[in-house]
Amino acid sequence: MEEDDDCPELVPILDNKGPTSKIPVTIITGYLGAGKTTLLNYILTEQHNKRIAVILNEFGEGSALEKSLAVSQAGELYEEWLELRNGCLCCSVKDNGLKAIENLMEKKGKFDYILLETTGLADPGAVASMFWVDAELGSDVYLDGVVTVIDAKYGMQHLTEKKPEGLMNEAARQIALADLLMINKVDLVTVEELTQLRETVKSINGLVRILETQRSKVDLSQVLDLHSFDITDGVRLAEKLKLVKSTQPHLDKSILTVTFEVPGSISEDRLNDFIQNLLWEKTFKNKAGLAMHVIRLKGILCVQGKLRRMILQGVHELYELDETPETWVDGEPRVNRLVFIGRNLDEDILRKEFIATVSNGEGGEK
Ligand SMILES: Nc1nc2c(ncn2[C@@H]2O[C@H](COP(=O)(O)OP(=O)(O)OP(=O)(O)O)[C@@H](O)[C@H]2O)c(=O)[nH]1
Ligand SMILES: [Zn+2]
Repeated sequence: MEEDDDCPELVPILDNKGPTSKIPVTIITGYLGAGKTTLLNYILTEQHNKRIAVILNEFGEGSALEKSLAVSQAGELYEEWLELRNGCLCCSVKDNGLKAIENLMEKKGKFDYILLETTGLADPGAVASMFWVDAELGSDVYLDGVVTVIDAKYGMQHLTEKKPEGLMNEAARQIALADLLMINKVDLVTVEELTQLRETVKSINGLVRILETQRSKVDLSQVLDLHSFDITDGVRLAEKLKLVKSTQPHLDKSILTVTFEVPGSISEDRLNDFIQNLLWEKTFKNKAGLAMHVIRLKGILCVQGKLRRMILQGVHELYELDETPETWVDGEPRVNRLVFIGRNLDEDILRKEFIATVSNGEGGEK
């Protein structure tokens, strides 16, 4: 530095706040009757500092194609009707939902937060992907996190429901995608039942934070502003990923979590090859010969030629690889840590495939 005075060093603010900042969207999902609407109502009545818009995707079969968009501010509710052409949120919210949000913002001023409740049978991954892509395209909103509400009493039953060959259990998929999981209606179960459900849920998603609730009552700071898809906070994610362990299946053909750490720095091109083979081509198979299917993916990586840690985020077939603000410190061991949640995953095979792909050619294993 040339100047040597008392001026404090300027630190760039990556998470820009202020009037132009983007609005977080939290997706609230969970099986039929788990307590999603109860959670929304709780948030709307408890939260008085934020202007919250709520999008509901509840509809009776083949009935109303109009959805209400409710906005609360200090207990006051405003409503706007959304016209959903085919009742399918992921196909129509893009044109209509975001449009309605914009219309409402024009009329009522900006919101601070958007909550979106999906139907009990929806794949939150499709909705999450949409908001994630949209943020990339310069939309006013960004995806903050997926909150899954699970029924303490019937959750286990939903998880063990047999699905026709090839179809994924929706309840399990909703858990796999969750950044925060609320086991609700704890008043209806015994301690043993609760423990069993908690263990099953953890066996699916080894990354998720679990809260136990009654009437969806929860400390809002634990639900909102999770920043689960942000690419800036590498330190927090690295610490979190270190604590994750691979899980064992509890249920037949279940979704589970696999994690591993591989030392060394890797080539970015080969890393992309690995991710694309896994997410797009689905070339990796487990011992039974079934293709691995990843639902959620996170990683902190050491990439050749990059001074900073790289962060990897993925949902279904979408992924994003980006630099964090944190540089690798001298003498610190260079490691790549990855966490995968999905179906037919095998830790040994996936690790071997990773090493084989990223170290194929020069460099690589020590
Ligand atoms: N006993 C008990 N009942 C609850 C609890 N939380 C919610 N309920 C009830 O469970 C029912 C379903 O709750 P909702 O909030 O409508 O569930 P939902 O997930 O929005 O349901 P769908 O939108 O139909 O999928 C309601 O009758 C709630 O009053 C709880 O903690 N304990
Ligand atoms: Zn759709």
